[in-house]
Amino acid sequence: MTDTRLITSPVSTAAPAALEIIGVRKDFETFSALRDVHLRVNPGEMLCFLGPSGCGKTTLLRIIAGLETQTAGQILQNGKDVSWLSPDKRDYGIVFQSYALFPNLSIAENIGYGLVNSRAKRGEIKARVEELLKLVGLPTSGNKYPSQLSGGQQQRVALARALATRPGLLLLDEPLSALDALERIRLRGEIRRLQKQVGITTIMVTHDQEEALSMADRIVVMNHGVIEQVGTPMEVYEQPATPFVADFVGKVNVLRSVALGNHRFQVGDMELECDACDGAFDPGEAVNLYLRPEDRAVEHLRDDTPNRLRAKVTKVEFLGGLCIAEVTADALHGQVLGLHFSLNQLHDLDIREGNTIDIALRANRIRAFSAASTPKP
Ligand SMILES: Nc1ncnc2c1ncn2[C@@H]1O[C@H](COP(=O)(O)OP(=O)(O)OP(=O)(O)O)[C@@H](O)[C@H]1O
Repeated sequence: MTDTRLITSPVSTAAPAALEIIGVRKDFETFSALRDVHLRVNPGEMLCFLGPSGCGKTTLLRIIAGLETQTAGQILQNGKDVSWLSPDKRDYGIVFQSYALFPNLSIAENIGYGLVNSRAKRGEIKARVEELLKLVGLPTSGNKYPSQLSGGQQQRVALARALATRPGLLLLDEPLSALDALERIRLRGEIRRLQKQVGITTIMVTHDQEEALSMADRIVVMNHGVIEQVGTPMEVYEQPATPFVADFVGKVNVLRSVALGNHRFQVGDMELECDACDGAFDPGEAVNLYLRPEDRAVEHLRDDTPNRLRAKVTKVEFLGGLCIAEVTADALHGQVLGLHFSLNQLHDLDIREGNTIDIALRANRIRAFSAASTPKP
């Protein structure tokens, strides 16, 4: 198979990159936290570094900020080499997970802090702080203190403070993870709206795939110190470049199979067709087939519909409007599939434990990866 590790969505190389990361490596003594990372960030885009704990996303963000020094490689901002500049000489604003506001300063003073340091005039600072308070939806909170605000409000203030000096780059290090679920959802919408309104190039670190899918223009999926894929949320979800990406972003079923050639795979007693697979598997090769829970058809099935099977429902998990049914079929030799059904479909098709249903696995949605490339759990 071709090496899919560095598959990226096409980006224009005509416009200068807002940020370019070239061959960055980071070693902590004998441990390599980042290995040969290359990335171009386009002006005005929102990029999310997504990956499991320890994959190196925070280290990469800290290197961009100058809070950590790379072992090798370069960082260019708007074409200028900033690799060895101290943090205060770089052009960015940053928001951390913990709000990190000065408790003894008012909200207005917190927001204006960087402007005071830059020796802006008092009138200018006042006007800018008022503008930012409005921008983050806290127009009347300037005289309050951090302890009088909720976590979400404090994070809005941290955001306003990061934007105060009109930096060229906004860095967000897990800015939502200290908030409760509702506030997280509210604030992620607000950050995205604000980012678009200001038009600032933004990089956000998160381990939450839903956050990345809902907020990013492009997602950088990282694992063990390398970039596995860069793409739009839709690309990363629908065309995962590696088994890790398929597994980490969204839910997925994995069926063990043997390649038969010509886009066909033997799973138990069934031959599955897989239109989207590139066919570069040797017949007899062990291949894992990846199928999202929604990639099943239940209506308009004909005798010649590919990948059609009769399955037994072994479990139904009621989750509200969208439910998960676990099904298995003798033909699949006991391999279990978790499939999404709407609540209405559960009722209409009488999908409940012990019943059998006719389904088809969507041939154009199955992804195939050599079993040899699948990460061990
Ligand atoms: N100062 C350090 N000294 C030694 N090892 C470090 C140091 N900082 C980070 N690491 C290691 O580098 C790896 C990457 O860490 P990093 O914090 O970048 O991961 P992450 O993807 O941001 O994970 P998390 O979401 O848990 O913060 C981890 O294995 C971590 O233990």
